[in-house]
Amino acid sequence: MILDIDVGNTFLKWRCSEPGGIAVRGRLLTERLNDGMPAGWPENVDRVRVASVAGPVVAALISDYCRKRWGLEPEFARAGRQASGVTNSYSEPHRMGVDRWLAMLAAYNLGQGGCCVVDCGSAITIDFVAADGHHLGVHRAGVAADGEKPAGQYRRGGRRSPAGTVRSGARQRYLQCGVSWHQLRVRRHPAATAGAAGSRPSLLPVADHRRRWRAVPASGRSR
Ligand SMILES: Nc1ncnc2c1ncn2[C@@H]1O[C@H](COP(=O)(O)OP(=O)(O)OP(=O)(O)O)[C@@H](O)[C@H]1O
Ligand SMILES: CC(C)(CO)[C@@H](O)C(=O)NCCC(=O)O
Repeated sequence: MILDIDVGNTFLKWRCSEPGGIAVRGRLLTERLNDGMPAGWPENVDRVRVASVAGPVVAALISDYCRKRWGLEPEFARAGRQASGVTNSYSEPHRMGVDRWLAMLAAYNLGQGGCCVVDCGSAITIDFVAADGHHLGVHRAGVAADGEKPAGQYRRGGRRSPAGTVRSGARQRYLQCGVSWHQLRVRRHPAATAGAAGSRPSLLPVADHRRRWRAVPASGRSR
């Protein structure tokens, strides 16, 4: 049985899969990890794979638990310079949230080409990957987490984290509201600035592009 864990800023999501498919799944608030790991994790786990943006304290909690309960080391995914056809645009690739990175790898390969990954969690991020696999940039929209703050206002700090976790400056910036489509930051790739001088990058979501886009939901079914 493989246990997959996705630790976000708000929720930890998990699933256990075996050759026949997903056997069991669940989620709990990340801040509740201080009280213990999810009750539903089974005995017969052979492998644990983790994608976490929750920082080193949460990583240590998960590692300790896996060693004690199953005598195994969990495998933590990391963002890299290049994988599965996608090239990271960050000069320090490991600084990209691994949730964004894995979502881009999945979307690029599921959609077989250029894609735009919209992730609406605690933060809202929209990543663009060109047809040749280069990550072109991210649109960072803010949080309307729990409906507390309308878009356009700033949210600084506020959300509780498991004791001792450190929120990176980058994540704090994501957790601020007020970025519009026209502030899309397209990074470091010639394709992003191609076109007539002064014109907007060709990936901006103008109507022409919208008509050609196809949605590939996170469940993997395309429509
Ligand atoms: N179906 C839904 N409809 C509306 N809001 C939702 C829904 N599901 C989750 N949310 C909200 O999204 C946020 C958390 O979602 P999610 O678990 O995807 O984020 P996360 O992975 O913890 O965060 P991040 O990936 O940004 O670190 C919470 O504010 C929650 O209230
Ligand atoms: C942007 C979030 C919070 C989205 O979950 C996460 O991917 C994260 O903490 N990223 C680190 C900073 C970055 O991706 O640039």
